[in-house]
Amino acid sequence: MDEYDSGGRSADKCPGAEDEGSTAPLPEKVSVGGSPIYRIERKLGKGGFGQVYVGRRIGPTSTSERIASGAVEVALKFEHRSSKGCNYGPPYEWQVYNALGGSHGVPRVHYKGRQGDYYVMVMDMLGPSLWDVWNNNSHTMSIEMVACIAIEAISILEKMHSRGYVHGDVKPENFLLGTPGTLDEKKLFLVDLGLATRWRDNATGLHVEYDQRPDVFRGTVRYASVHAHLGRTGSRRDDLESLAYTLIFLLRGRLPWQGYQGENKGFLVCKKKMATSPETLCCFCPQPFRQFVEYVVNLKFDEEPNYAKYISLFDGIVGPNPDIRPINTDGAQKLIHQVGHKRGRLTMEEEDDEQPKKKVRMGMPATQWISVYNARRPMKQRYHYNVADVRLPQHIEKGNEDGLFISSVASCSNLWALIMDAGTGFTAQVYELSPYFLHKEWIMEQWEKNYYISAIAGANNGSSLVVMSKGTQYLQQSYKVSDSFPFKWINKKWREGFYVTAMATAGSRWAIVMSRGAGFSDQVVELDFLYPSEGIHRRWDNGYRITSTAATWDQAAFVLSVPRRKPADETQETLRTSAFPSTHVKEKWAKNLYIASVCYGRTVS
Ligand SMILES: Nc1ncnc2c1ncn2[C@@H]1O[C@H](COP(=O)(O)OP(=O)(O)OP(=O)(O)O)[C@@H](O)[C@H]1O
Repeated sequence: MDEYDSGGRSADKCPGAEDEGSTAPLPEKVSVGGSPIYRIERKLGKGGFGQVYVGRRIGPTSTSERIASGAVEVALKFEHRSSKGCNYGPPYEWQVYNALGGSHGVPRVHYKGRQGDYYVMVMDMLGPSLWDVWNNNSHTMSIEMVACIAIEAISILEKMHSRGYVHGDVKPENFLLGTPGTLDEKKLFLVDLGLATRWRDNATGLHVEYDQRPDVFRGTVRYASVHAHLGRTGSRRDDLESLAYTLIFLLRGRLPWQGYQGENKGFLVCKKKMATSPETLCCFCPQPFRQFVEYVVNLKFDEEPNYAKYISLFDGIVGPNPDIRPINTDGAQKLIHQVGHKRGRLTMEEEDDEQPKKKVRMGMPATQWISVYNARRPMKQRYHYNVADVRLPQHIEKGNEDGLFISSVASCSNLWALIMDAGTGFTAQVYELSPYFLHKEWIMEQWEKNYYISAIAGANNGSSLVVMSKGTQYLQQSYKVSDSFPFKWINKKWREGFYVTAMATAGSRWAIVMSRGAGFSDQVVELDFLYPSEGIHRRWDNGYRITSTAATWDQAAFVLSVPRRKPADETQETLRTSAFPSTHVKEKWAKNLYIASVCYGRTVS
């Protein structure tokens, strides 16, 4: 991986080594926040943050105990005070339990407090997790059992969502049954609220804003939603997608993306999820599971899931008598009842919201031209496509003679596309076609002469076309070539005042050019396996416009920026076409829309 800079370094500060989670011994006895004294017994489980033990009450009894939990056995969740989750005081999870504890499907927390080096939460003791049940039953689970889990889990998520939270880590290990031998043994609970976030702002009641940070991943790779892999802000749809994967896992014993290893695992898993159609994923599962997957993977960021409808999908599997079901479905019954009630009072008009929706994930990749057009004052623009290496000079020379400079370049099947126009503001331009991606020495030489990279493209055969210009507004420039989309580097450069000003791909490699003085006040990246129209529309609404595009065989990246100086006409349009959009371009010109960026790559559409 190469990274080069046109000069002027900024210090790369590395934070000191992470604090290793301390191995301080647990206390033998615990009493926190006015709780009775508990003796610590066997371990129940260990997660990423905490450790959970059985606590046995050994008295003395206090009044508060009688009010809260009279239980002899409780679950004690310990988190060391130096652990990651406790940087700012008590674990974040405590807050979430304050809001959700004891509501449908969430265990009750009776006491919490610090003892010595540990934060301790005293909660209802529960039984085995769904993973345990599956594991102890020869890696199988009956269809009826999984359907009941589906029904009840959807109702638990509905309740959690109705309180403004998304769970953020839905998986078999986080669903627990009640303690065996008690009344709760068939009851389902969802634990581990450490990754929960709000989808609805508490103060305003509005849905949180959409964002994408491709370097941020929270959750569990196997069950995470594709959106979570891509670093999008969590919303209700993500819990449901993870639930769908959880159900299919319990039913089939395996998910198609298991088994990837190594540094690139998250990317490969995400790609496989994206490419697996609901039919393929559910080929051995009864129909309702496939329908559920189809609904949830097509949910929009802020769309309200139709929980009652999803629950009713499983009606046919579970049988009419709730009393003899392997899992208690009381919560779901209540939900259906409420919705039925509400419906009864409404007109029939919303009865069928089954509008044929455009499916966003079909697992059908297509190689396409993606072209972006901006409104501009009338100007001369010219395009050339299917240009072989040897013919490049003649087109460029002719353009220069006519007062045009290259504004963008792209490549398809080792042939070049070239956009030249009179609107670049450049005063001089040089270019080089090289067999390298990218040719460092030549670029450095031009930097010395105050040329800056203004456009780049890479071909599948690894060659590149780099265009460098004078008269740009750039003050300093830096580029990086990388085997995967280098979001971390971009992020670091953003903090140093650089913005992405050009991008290209060659095969699966990326080259990103970032500049100081780019004239932007903000910038974001939309990265996806398909044309990310939802994200782009949200960004457009917030004043961002696409300023760079590039795509590999399986991913498309769009850089969107807010210009410091607003253009008079902010119109921007995009097109995806299988052939170079020659006739479309002319139609756009007639409307004073000019190509601002173009790339060719495979995206799922
Ligand atoms: N109330 C409980 N009763 C019984 N067992 C529990 C209880 N809470 C947690 N456990 C067990 O402890 C394990 C870890 O708990 P939890 O998921 O809350 O911890 P975590 O450290 O936040 O885990 P993660 O790695 O999933 O973030 C659970 O998978 C479960 O087996």
